[in-house]
Amino acid sequence: MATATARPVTLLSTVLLMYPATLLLGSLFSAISPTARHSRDLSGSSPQPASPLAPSLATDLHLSESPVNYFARKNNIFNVYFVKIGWLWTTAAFVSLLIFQPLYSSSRRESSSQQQARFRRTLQAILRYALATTVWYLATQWFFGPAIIDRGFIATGGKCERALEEVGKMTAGQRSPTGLETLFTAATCKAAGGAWRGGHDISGHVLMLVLATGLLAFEAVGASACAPACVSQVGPTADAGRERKASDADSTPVINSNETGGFARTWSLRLVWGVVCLGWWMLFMTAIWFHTWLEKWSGLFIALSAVYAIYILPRRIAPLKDVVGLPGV
Ligand SMILES: CCCCCCCC/C=C\CCCCCCCC(=O)SCCNC(=O)CCNC(=O)[C@H](O)C(C)(C)COP(=O)(O)O
Ligand SMILES: Nc1ncnc2c1ncn2[C@@H]1O[C@H](COP(=O)(O)O)[C@@H](OP(=O)(O)O)[C@H]1O
Repeated sequence: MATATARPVTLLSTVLLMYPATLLLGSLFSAISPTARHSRDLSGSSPQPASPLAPSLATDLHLSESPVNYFARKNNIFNVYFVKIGWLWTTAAFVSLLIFQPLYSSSRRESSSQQQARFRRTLQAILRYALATTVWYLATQWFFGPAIIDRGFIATGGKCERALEEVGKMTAGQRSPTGLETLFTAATCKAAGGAWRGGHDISGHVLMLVLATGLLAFEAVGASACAPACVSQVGPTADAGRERKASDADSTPVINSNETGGFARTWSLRLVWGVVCLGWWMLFMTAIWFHTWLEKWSGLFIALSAVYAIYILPRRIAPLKDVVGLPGV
């Protein structure tokens, strides 16, 4: 457990550099790959790799038609069933840590002070998750109306092209079936058949993938660092003397439950690292095929700031650490 506290802040901050490195690598790949260059030559119905100077949004591209690369399609299976419901996967993986990792899961053989410490640790982990969830929610889903990303887009001059038609119809005295207010988010604009164009469209994919993988990686590393100590604490060694005096019949279920616990522990970590790896891969794909540089970097900036505030800042600021805690401590 001391490992996690002693882990140097600079090392952790350096690890976070892998995110900008991924975006750089993706943009570099899109610039030099012949496939990506070929797709740039096609217009309208093809994927357009991210370009530093591209003025239009990836959202305007119809990537499912004549795709050059499977991952350049918006309807690729990983985008539809993984990223588009990415926070659900993140939540499932996080909850599996809470349920199956010895750092959090309760044990019958604990003193009340140990139980209190475990309870506090679990609450702090939930608080860290809730903070990350709040950032994701406010940025991508709802911020007292349209999400921050949508508000930012409109504030920088973006609009739903269909919205202009609606205004035209209304000034011409026609009744409009679509409420104007429904055209002020990217989702409703696209659903109404409009084009979300013109402003700075922070990449929701980059924002969510960086935030989710950062959250899960920090939590998993913390839980793993504690695992051996926690297992021996709650396992047979903790009260070894008392346990070994028990009959064979009594000890068998303990061994079985330890085996089951070990299996669940391993698979919860595999789920978490699976989500992290797929999340990283999809981030890389977004970096290659979608958005302008600036839109990717602004998504990265928001997510990295949140990860830094939740996982690194508390290592420097003791009162903050008392509130949100550190994974594995
Ligand atoms: C032992 C029990 C512990 C329980 C811990 C509970 C902690 C409680 C704390 C807070 C409560 C918050 C509850 C939130 C629950 C969240 C559950 C879900 O995740 S449901 C939402 C599923 N939806 C998604 O995952 C959507 C993800 N997608 C997007 O955000 C966007 O599609 C995009 C940003 C990726 C792209 O945007 P687009 O415009 O291009 O589509
Ligand atoms: N890695 C990826 N794979 C597939 N589609 C992606 C993607 N990254 C971004 N996109 C798509 O590009 C658009 C802009 O993404 P975002 O703003 O969230 O970064 C979204 O289109 P749609 O909104 O039409 O689905 C999204 O689905």
